Amino acid sequence: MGTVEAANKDANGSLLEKNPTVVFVLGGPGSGKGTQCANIVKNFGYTHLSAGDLLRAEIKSGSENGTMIQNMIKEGKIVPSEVTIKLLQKAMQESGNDKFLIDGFPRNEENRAAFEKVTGIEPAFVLFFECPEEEMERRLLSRNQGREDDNIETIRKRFKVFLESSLPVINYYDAKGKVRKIDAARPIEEVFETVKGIFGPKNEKAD
Ligand SMILES: Nc1ncnc2c1ncn2[C@@H]1O[C@H](COP(=O)(O)OP(=O)(O)OP(=O)(O)O)[C@@H](O)[C@H]1O
Ligand SMILES: Nc1ccn([C@@H]2O[C@H](COP(=O)(O)O)[C@@H](O)[C@H]2O)c(=O)n1
Repeated sequence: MGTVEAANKDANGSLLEKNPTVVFVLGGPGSGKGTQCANIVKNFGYTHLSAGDLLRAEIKSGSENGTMIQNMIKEGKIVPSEVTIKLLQKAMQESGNDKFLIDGFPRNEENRAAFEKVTGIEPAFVLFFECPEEEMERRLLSRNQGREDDNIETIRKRFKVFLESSLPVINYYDAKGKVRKIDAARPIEEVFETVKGIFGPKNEKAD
């Protein structure tokens, strides 16, 4: 076994020993996944890992994959699973936690199957933030965080990728009874009330 594969197996071995709880957080671009994850972290002690944030950090780090990732993000395309899964595994390992919100992943069937194969982890459940496109478009165009993909041309491409590649993943988990669908078109606090109901009072952090 090569050094990289061995390191990967080691990282995963110690991750699995912790029997981690993983919740996938899915929904269209701008449906409010990141916003709600921040609230869940405060209340329920999860570590929030956004696949998009990890990929953007990888570009900034000057990694050899940086240019490829940047081009994919500009086009709203999905980065090869191998790259994203390595970043997720490393972040999980380094967090020291055993409860993870994995936001924006799996984005397609390849992401889903590869994550299960490489990590051996199945999600406890999947949060699905459902929101009409017009509302998501409005939110993304006023997000103002300087993201290269928050322009109307890329936003439309991201919507298409969501419908064609990400919805089938949600349907896959739905057939297994794992999807918790949330109406995300309401104000942030109202959406969070529903989210709280899903995680349940017994999981709430003491202050
Ligand atoms: N329920 C809401 N009502 C109105 N605005 C919201 C709501 N939730 C989030 N927002 C705003 O919409 C924008 C997008 O939210 P957020 O970044 O959480 O979405 P996201 O699903 O993580 O997006 P992406 O997939 O593009 O990273 C942000 O500016 C956020 O403040
Ligand atoms: N599993 C993923 C997640 C994201 N990407 C790329 O990053 C872009 C931004 O993602 P956000 O979740 O932050 O909106 C996304 O459009 C993809 O280009 C990915 O490839 N794989």
